[in-house]
Amino acid sequence: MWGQFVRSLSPSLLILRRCGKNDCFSNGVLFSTRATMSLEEAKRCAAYKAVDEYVKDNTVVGVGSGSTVVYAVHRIAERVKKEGLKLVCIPTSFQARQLIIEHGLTLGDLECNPHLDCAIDGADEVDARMVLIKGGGGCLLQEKIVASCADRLVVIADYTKDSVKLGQQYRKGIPVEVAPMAYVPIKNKVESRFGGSLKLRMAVAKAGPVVTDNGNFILDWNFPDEKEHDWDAVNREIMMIPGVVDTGLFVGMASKAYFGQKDGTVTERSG
Ligand SMILES: O=C[C@H](O)[C@H](O)[C@H](O)COP(=O)(O)O
Repeated sequence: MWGQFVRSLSPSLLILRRCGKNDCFSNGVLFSTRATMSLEEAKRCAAYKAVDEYVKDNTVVGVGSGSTVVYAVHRIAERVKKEGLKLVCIPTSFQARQLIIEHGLTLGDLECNPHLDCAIDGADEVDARMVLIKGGGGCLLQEKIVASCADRLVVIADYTKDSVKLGQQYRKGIPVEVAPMAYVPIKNKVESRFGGSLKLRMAVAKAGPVVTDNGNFILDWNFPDEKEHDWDAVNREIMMIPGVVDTGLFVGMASKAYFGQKDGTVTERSG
């Protein structure tokens, strides 16, 4: 009877049975190092701290995208339940919308809530001047729109995102969201103006390119990192190219960043 039951389990569940106390199983992938656990713990600590500092009763909160934001939504939901906070949550992606709904939070939109008290979001990298690279998970346009409507953008991240210079740790480049028909001319124009190379981001579980929540493509710009860049000027110039929808460069937007550390502490930076 037991043998029949075990044989009926999926292979992934059988792997789960073999996981040790320091292992973690996510989306069919087994992570079994202490390092992975401490990275997740670092994300959680940063997210909890940001929510506890910035989420107040009767406010409108922007909910960012990515793996770190999942912890922020858990904490928001916990506080709503315990403290009876009245919040409206504005999503920045399909993922964020689902998280808000799954946690029973009040879902809003910019049509009804054009002004936000704060937006809490992750980042792929944060430099010493609080310039961010975002869009590693394909979400950047809605994140930038929502952040631009908020009194403050609060970044939550683990220690691997904390850099002096962009490109120091995040090696996948700066995402640029583009209208599909224009991806080749945009690639050529950015390469000849700024150097480096732009690569069309390809999907993993689908043939062809990644298509964003807004129906666009993403070019990842592997920029030349030997020179100093004026990111504000670079961003403005790229934005002027017809067909560019937005970039993953967030300049002068974030007012606070929380970085979870390996030891469970959280460091802060203000913009
Ligand atoms: O496209 C994704 C978003 O910009 C994320 O906020 C960013 O990639 C950071 O995500 P994570 O918290 O998973 O590192």
